[in-house]
Amino acid sequence: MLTFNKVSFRWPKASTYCLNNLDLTLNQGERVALVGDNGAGKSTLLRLAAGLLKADEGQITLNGVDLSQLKAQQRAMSIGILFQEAEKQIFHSSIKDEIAFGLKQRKLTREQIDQYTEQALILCELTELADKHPLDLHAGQRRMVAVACLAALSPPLLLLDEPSRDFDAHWLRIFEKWLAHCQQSGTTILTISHDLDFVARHYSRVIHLSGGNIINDGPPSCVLCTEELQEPGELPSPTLYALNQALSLNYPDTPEEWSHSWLNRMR
Ligand SMILES: Nc1ncnc2c1ncn2[C@@H]1O[C@H](COP(=O)(O)OP(=O)(O)OP(=O)(O)O)[C@@H](O)[C@H]1O
Repeated sequence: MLTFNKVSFRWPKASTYCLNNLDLTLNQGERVALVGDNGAGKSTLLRLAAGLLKADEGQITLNGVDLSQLKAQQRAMSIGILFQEAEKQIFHSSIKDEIAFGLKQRKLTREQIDQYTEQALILCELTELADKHPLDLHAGQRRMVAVACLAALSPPLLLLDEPSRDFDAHWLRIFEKWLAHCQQSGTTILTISHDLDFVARHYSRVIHLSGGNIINDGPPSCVLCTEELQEPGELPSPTLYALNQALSLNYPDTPEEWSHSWLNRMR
């Protein structure tokens, strides 16, 4: 679905490339997490994938079409983005209007706009807040408004930058419910995250970016407990894998597999 073919990118005035000759393919319906140290180039990669930046070298394609050839409106039909500072992508004075805005750009009927807005409000558990001004909400709720805008549009490709940031346990549960809904409907998801427990819970493939290069790409059980990610200053091991290491268990990916392994060992 999304392909980076030998992509390099250098920020203006920077002496070195931020991304180097990068090859990457995301297949339809894949859930991919992008991890790595601060400054590794994750957000830059996401912006390139969104078509907000242009590669200096190489080519990025979306369903076989060169991304740079697509107009902004065509990209918006296919790609939904959640920025790290999601509140900066909110412009309207009520949550309802904010959600309806993207739908209006698609020239849907009034009934369709109302229907999809209501469905997104329900899915994101924002119905009671629908008439509130987004600035009257706390950070987690505001982030959920940005999520609801994506939920209403249901784009086939989601690019999420640190999505679990700002959520307390209540809103994280709602967000994860939406994410599971997207996974079930075959949405392709590329997510940047420093929260490795969140990554271990939801992603089937993890890419470790370091200094603008992919240094690891595979299932979470192979990538999340590598030495490179465990170096001081890097991201801490997710709880499940840390527990595996401490107890010398193999590396099951889910709590269910973990308890099965643990029970087997106790026998
Ligand atoms: N707008 C910009 N102008 C110039 N340089 C930038 C810009 N944005 C990022 N950079 C540089 O590009 C490099 C990669 O930054 P990027 O934000 O992509 O990393 P990241 O892996 O997303 O980091 P973080 O986890 O801290 O968000 C860094 O050296 C950063 O200073």
